Order: sequence, then C-alpha cells, then structure tokens
Amino acid sequence: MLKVPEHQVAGHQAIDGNLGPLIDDSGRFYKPLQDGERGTKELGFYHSLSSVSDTRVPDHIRRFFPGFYGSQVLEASDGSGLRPHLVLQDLVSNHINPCILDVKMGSRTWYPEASDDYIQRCLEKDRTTTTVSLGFRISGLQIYENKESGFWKPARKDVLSFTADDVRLVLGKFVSSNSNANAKPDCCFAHSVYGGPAGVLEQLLELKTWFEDQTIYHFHSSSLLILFDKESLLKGRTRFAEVKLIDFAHVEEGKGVIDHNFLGGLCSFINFISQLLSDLKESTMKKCLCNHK
Ligand SMILES: O=P(O)(O)O[C@@H]1[C@@H](OP(=O)(O)O)[C@H](OP(=O)(O)O)[C@H](O)[C@H](OP(=O)(O)O)[C@H]1OP(=O)(O)O
Ligand SMILES: Nc1ncnc2c1ncn2[C@@H]1O[C@H](COP(=O)(O)OP(=O)(O)O)[C@@H](O)[C@H]1O
Repeated sequence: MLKVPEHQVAGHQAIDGNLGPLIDDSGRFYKPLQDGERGTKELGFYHSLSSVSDTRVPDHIRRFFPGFYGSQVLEASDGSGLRPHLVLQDLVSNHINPCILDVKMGSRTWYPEASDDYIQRCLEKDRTTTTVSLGFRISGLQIYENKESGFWKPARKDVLSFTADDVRLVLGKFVSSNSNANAKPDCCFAHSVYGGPAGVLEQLLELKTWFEDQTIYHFHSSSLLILFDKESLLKGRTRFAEVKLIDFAHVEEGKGVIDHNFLGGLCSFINFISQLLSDLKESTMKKCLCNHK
C-alpha cells in the first residue's frame, strides 16, 4: 500500500492533489519523474551511477547516494493517471522519529543551459535566501523533540527566510535535547552526531575530498540530506548519523571541470559544523576552568 511520506521535509509534496513522492512498507521511496528533461535527467543520472560498467564513481562515494531500483509506472499522487516513478531506497525507513535536514548546495542553483525563465526564478530565490551569501540554504527540516511535543517542522516560508544566524541556531537545535522554539540549544548530541570518526563532519570531509577531484558531474540544485535518530544514538549504533546526496533533476556533465559551485557550498557548510564543534569545546573548557578555581 503506497502512502505519502510524513517524513518529507522539502520539495514537491503529494498533498492537496499535488504531484509528489510516495513510500511503501518495504523501504522504497517512489519519486515521480518530473515533466520534460528534469525527469529524464534524474533517471539518466541514477542509471549512470548504478551501471556496473560505469566505474567512475568509487564505491565509498556511491554509498552517499540512495539505492536505486529502476523505474516503475504507478498511479500518480495528483490523480493525473499513470506516470513513471524512480524507485529509490527510502533513506528514512530504518530510522525511528528521525531528525532530518535538507541542505541545498551551491551559491547558485541555476546553470547556463537552463531556460531564461528558470534562471530568473532561481536568481530570485538564491538572492533572498542564504544561497548567495553562504553557498547553501536549508530547504527543510524536522527535529524530534519528545513523545509529548513530537516534531518541530517549521513552515517552508519560514525556512526560506533563514539568515546566517538562524542557520547557526538551527544547526545547534538539530543536535539538542531542547529544540523547542525559545530555549538556548544545549547541543548535547553535537559531539556524537557531528563529531567522531563516523559523524557528519567526517562524512562531509570524505565527500569534499571527492569533490576536489571529480569532474564527471555538476550537481546543480542538489541537496545534502542529513539524518539521525536519538534512539539509535542511545543504543550505541556506530553509523547512526547519515549524510546522503539527493535531487538530481538538474545534474549536468562536468566536462572535465570541477564542480566549484557545489564544492564551495560544501566547504562553507563544513565550516559551520566545525565552528559549532569548536565553540562547544571552548565553552566546555571554560566551564572546566571555572570549576577548578
Ligand atoms: O517551485 P518551487 O518554488 O516550489 O521551487 C522548488 C524548490 O523549492 P524551494 O523554493 O527551494 O523551496 C525545490 O527545492 P527543494 O527540493 O525544496 O530544496 C526544488 O528546487 C524544485 O525544483 P526541482 O524539483 O529540483 O526541479 C523547485 O521547483 P521548480 O520551481 O523548479 O519547479
Ligand atoms: N530517497 C529518499 N528517501 C527518503 N526521503 C527522501 C528521499 N529523497 C527525497 N526525500 C525527501 O523528499 C524531499 C524532496 O526530495 P527532492 O528529491 O529534493 O524532491 P524535489 O525534486 O521535489 O525537490 C527531501 O527533502 C526529503 O525529505
């Protein structure tokens, strides 16, 4: 039985008669192929990535992408009839009450080959969000607080109005036990989620090493999806925080040039996470010094 994913934090959603992705109970995420070249581009990208004869993307980098199981014609969520869907791994299915962050990478989401109308719309959104100033923007998020209050999932218009300070605050809230609106984030999960040998920062650095070298693809308007759940953390699972790459409707060939747009955004995002960790370290050290006085 297909249903609308409650865990979706950004993008086109299958609600109110709109076209959007669906999930099943076996851990599959069905993303409808968008009209025109967007749909064919994303399908083509997944085919090239998963082709056994195409070994350009090393295995340790492939694991950053959702599993791909071909395409399937399904009844579309907007009632328009049959439509091909990408069959992807549902990245969220093995998490309970996950905290999820969608970060759209790059200081521009448009690319020269796109239509003038598309470029204009992108320019406007890039300028009015942190895309231009930070090299990335948060597109959506959900943070699990507790059984009583459930999730904090800010509205799309609020997320798109985030400033650099809001981004810092949200990155803190994302790894806090007190993420409710007014409290100062305690960041008590920061070291386990962002830090450590299997944490988010290490995974981002691994991706960065690849982006410094790869000239195969240019990932316009793609996102990092970062997810973890507090339950797995408490159970001591090793890789409970995951970094994934999603949304390839605007991927272009790299033609031998590095993806400096994505890479720049990635460096900037890494800097935000590193800064948060070093600020925490500093404040812990200050506390220790005070306690020893
Ligand atoms: O139309 P909108 O304003 O919802 O824009 C969509 C974007 O939402 P945003 O404004 O960034 O929150 C949306 O961004 P998110 O996935 O939400 O990060 C996509 O960029 C979408 O384009 P495509 O599916 O990648 O081709 C965008 O759709 P198109 O405008 O390209 O159709
Ligand atoms: N494979 C996946 N597994 C789980 N959730 C996903 C997956 N791909 C996308 N999502 C969810 O759907 C949202 C939108 O995905 P995206 O591919 O960016 O769609 P769109 O092209 O409509 O922008 C993401 O923010 C995330 O919440």
